[in-house]
Amino acid sequence: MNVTIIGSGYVGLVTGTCLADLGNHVVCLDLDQRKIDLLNSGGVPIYEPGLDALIQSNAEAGRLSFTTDVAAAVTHGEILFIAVGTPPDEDGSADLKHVLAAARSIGQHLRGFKVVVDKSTVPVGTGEKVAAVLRDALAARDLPDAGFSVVSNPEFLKEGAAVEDFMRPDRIVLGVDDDEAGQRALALMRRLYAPFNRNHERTRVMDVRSAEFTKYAANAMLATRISFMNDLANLADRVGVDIELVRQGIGSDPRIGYSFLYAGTGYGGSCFPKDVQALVHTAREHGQRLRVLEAVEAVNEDQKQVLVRKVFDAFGPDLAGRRFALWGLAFKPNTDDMRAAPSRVLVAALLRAGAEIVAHDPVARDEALHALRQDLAAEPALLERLRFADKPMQALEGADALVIVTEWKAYRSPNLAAMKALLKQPLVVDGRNLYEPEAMQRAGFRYLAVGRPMRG
Ligand SMILES: NC(=O)c1ccc[n+]([C@@H]2O[C@H](COP(=O)([O-])OP(=O)(O)OC[C@H]3O[C@@H](n4cnc5c(N)ncnc54)[C@H](O)[C@@H]3O)[C@@H](O)[C@H]2O)c1
Ligand SMILES: O=c1ccn([C@@H]2O[C@H](COP(=O)(O)OP(=O)(O)O[C@H]3O[C@H](CO)[C@@H](O)[C@H](O)[C@H]3O)[C@@H](O)[C@H]2O)c(=O)[nH]1
Repeated sequence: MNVTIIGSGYVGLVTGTCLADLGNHVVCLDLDQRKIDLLNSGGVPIYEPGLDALIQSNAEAGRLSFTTDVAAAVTHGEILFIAVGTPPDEDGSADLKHVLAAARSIGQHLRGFKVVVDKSTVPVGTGEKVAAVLRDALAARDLPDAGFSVVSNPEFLKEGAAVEDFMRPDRIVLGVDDDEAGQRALALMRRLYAPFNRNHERTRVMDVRSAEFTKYAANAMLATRISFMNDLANLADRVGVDIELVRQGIGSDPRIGYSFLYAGTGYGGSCFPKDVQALVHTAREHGQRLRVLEAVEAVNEDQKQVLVRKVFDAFGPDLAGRRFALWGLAFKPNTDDMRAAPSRVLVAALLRAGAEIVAHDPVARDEALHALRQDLAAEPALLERLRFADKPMQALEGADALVIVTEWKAYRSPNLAAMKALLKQPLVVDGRNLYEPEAMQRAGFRYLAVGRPMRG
């Protein structure tokens, strides 16, 4: 099938590339000329495992191309995916300006029947707004009868495992209108997704509004699990309980399950924080409060300070003359994404308290510097006390403590003796609970994890 992707970021690029790999002819459109030039010259603008090779092979096979030419892109696809960003507005609501601009672009060039798919995460009612924009644009071109149907097909991929998630979806949610155009769109979407899903066993067909809501409900549920565990972990620290044993203890109940119950430095990334806020905002717009989710968000904001608190407990609030090694900057492993990364909060707090930082991240260094320059735009001199190490162990040399923010695999089995020799004092503040407290104690470390107090 001919498919067009509007917006070639994390979701658009992965969606387009995977659909091309299944034999479709895919054109990826973006407004960002530099991004498209990079893609056309064989580069990949994001770090996502497995994506480079898949882009290269599909581009070489002639099934995947990149353009800034809106007219050509809209003409190409029988299915047009809108996969542009929906960042939070100042009041927490999802800003739909990119989605509606994409809809206008489609409306300016649309001919014949097209399926317009909202792949972006968008609040309830957006499908109707997109349809209205399309109708207006077509009326302005004197083509009021040109056909289209707007489908909601939210994306559930996780960064760092995006290709795998897209290729093996737990479910494919299709929100369609209950009219002839909607049913025609559904048939095309089913054909597109048939390779994942021969008997439609993974497809959940529903109305557009319910599909839009399902995406927020999924992220809200996962964020709730994380805040719940972070809250308990902080109590576990006080009452001498190991939250990891508790996680295993409760996870064995299939009604609870093991995943997304890891305590840490709070959830970050481009989705959970903004999607929880957006759902809370939707509720307020409708005269309701989502009190559980408001608490989820408040707990998360607080949890981003957990490492700062532990460092201050150990050294006091004046960190002048102290140096900290920091492992991991990206909001999670296997990505270079720094959006809402908890490391941003920690770095700013430590620098403001006078500390020096030597940071390591396998891939996010440039993105991190870019994000921190934005965060600290009013106090740029602070960044003079931030350096980067090429290797994790290099960061430790002469540091007063190691602080771990992101659980990259490379940090999981360090040489503890070498670590101890490099650090000025054997203190590890671990925001990801990577090590066994007893093993760290035996190796002579003071180990401050999240909800895993040292005994004795
Ligand atoms: N990142 C994720 O893991 C993830 C997963 C599921 C859903 N989502 C949702 O998918 C959407 C996209 O997220 P993302 O992380 O891929 O965003 P992103 O910022 O990485 O990419 C968006 C791209 O759209 C382009 N763009 C903006 N306006 C455009 C227009 N009018 N025409 C063409 N291109 C345009 C931008 O230049 C950018 O390259 C969001 O709604 C997000 O909530 C993201
Ligand atoms: O037990 C856990 C699991 C995750 N996290 C944190 O939660 C955040 C989000 O992690 P993850 O969900 O793995 O990454 P995302 O790429 O943000 O993916 C989420 O957001 C996407 C965008 O909507 C959805 O498509 C995915 O299904 C959803 O998992 C990260 O900061 C993680 O460190 C924890 O603290 N504890």
